[in-house]
Amino acid sequence: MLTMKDIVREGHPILREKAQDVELPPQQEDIETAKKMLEFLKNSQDPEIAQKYKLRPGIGLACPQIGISKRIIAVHTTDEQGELFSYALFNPKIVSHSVKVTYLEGGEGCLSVDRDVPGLVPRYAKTTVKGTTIDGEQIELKLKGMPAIVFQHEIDHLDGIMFYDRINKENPFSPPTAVILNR
Ligand SMILES: Cc1nc(NNC(=O)[C@H](CC2CCCC2)CN(O)CO)c(F)c(N2CCN3CCOC[C@@H]3C2)n1
Ligand code: NI
Repeated sequence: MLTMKDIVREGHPILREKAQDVELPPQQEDIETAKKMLEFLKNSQDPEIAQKYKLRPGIGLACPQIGISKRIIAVHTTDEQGELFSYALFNPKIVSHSVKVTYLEGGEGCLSVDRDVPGLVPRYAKTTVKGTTIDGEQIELKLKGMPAIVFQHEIDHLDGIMFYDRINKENPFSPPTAVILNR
């Protein structure tokens, strides 16, 4: 099982690399990796297991964070309606998104960042994500709320982007609004 010792911390160059697409249909090795990532998230949300193995709680994980530069993410979270979103996706891609932006009021954190970085992280309020599941099936997810935010945080990791790259440097707490570009 994955534990915190497997999580790469900021400063490691892999977190700033653009991860490689996974060959489809997914090979056994990549399927195993995806399953272990999802298992880590579930374990990290189980009070006993998290305490026993000193796991920081997580609702998302990106493959570069375990030292493998491949386009694999895992998400295990619930949305405002309490609906469970539990996915491991290969080659996830945001294919469309709202103009409207949103953000977590408490800002964001990262399992690869052992410090608090205050500030609001702008995220699209709604996104459509395409990807391939462990079963090799291409799916399209229409996301909003927390699931939309988590998928954006994870897909950023695949492109070497950390959450704090998106915080307004001048005023970290100015509520992000969509900039409507002038014609
Ligand atoms: C918001 C939150 N972030 C947690 N951690 N950070 C992460 O997941 C990082 C990814 C998230 C940071 C902001 C958006 C994505 C990991 N990232 O670095 C991967 O790239 C949580 F753990 C958490 N929850 C709420 C739900 N709770 C259910 C019961 O179990 C505990 C769990 C705690 N909410
Ligand atoms: Ni992260």
